[in-house]
Amino acid sequence: MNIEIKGLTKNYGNKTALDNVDLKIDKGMFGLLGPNGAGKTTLMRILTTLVQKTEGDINIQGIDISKKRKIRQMIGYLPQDFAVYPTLTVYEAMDYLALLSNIAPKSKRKKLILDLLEKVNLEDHLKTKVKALSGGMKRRLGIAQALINNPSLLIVDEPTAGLDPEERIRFRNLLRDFSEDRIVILSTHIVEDVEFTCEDLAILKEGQILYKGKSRDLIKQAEGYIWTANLDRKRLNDIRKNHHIISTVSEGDLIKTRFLSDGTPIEESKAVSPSIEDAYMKLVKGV
Ligand SMILES: Nc1ncnc2c1ncn2[C@@H]1O[C@H](COP(=O)(O)OP(=O)(O)OP(=O)(O)O)[C@@H](O)[C@H]1O
Repeated sequence: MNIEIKGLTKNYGNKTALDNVDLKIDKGMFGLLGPNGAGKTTLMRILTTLVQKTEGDINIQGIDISKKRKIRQMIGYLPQDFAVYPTLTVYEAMDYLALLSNIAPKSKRKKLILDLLEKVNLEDHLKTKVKALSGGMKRRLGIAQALINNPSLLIVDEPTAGLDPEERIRFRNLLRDFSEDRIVILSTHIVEDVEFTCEDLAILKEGQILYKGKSRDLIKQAEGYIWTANLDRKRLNDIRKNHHIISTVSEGDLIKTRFLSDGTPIEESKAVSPSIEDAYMKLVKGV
C-alpha cells in the first residue's frame, strides 16, 4: 500500500490552500502536522475524493485519484466534525451505515458490526444512544464506521481534540493497532499525538511542505537550538523580545523557561535535548 502525491496544488478562488506538494506515504502510521490553516483538511479531503485538486498527480496503490469509485472503496474517513444520527443506538447507527455501504444480508452486517464495535471497545454500548456517548466514545464509533469497508487507507482528521488524556492515549493506541496492515494518516495540530505513534511525518505550513521524513531526524535538526533557564519575570519579558518561548513553569519565585535560540542565548541558560514538539516549533517559527 502506498500513496504518491506529485505537484499537488489546490486553489479556492485566489486562495492557495496547497502549493505544489510532493509526498510519498507507505504502510504504517503517518502524521500530518501543521498550524491552523496549513492545508491539512484540504489534503485529507482531496485524498478522500470529496474535494477536487486544481493541479498535480495522486496515485493510491497505483490507482489515479480520478477513479473515484475505486478510490472510495479503499478509503475510510473520520472527519473532524464527525456526527451521526444522535437518536439512534450505536448498533442501529452502524447497521444503517453498513447498509449504505451495501453490506448484506443482515446476518453478515451483524457479524461485521459486532466485530468492529469490539475492536473499538464499544461492545458494551450496543444499545446506548449515540447522543449519550462521551466525546471519546463518539470518536471510537467514528473509527468503527470508517472501517466498515475494511479500507486499506484510514484517514483521521484531528481525532483527539477535546478528549481527556486517558481517552487520547487509548485512541492513539487503537490507531496504531490498525496501522499494522494499512496506511493510517493522522492529521493534527497536536504534536503529542504524532510523537507517540508516527515514525514518519510531514509538516505543512501555509500550503507548503516544511518537512517530510522520520520524526527522529526532525528532532536532530533542533539539537543546539533548545535552551532552558530559570528567570525572574523581568528577565523573562526581556527574553521574550528576542526569542520564541516554548513553555514556562513556575518554580518558587522563578520561572523555568524553555525557549528557542539559534546560538546566542543568555549566560544563565543551558542547552537541552529537543523533543519533537521543540523541533516542530523551531521549524514552524523559522528559527
Ligand atoms: N471551501 C473553502 N473556501 C475557501 N477557502 C478555504 C476553503 N477551505 C479551506 N480554505 C482555506 O484554505 C486554507 C487551508 O485550510 P484547511 O482547512 O485545509 O487547513 P487546516 O490545516 O486543516 O486547518 P485547521 O487545523 O484549522 O483545520 C485556509 O486558509 C482556509 O481558510
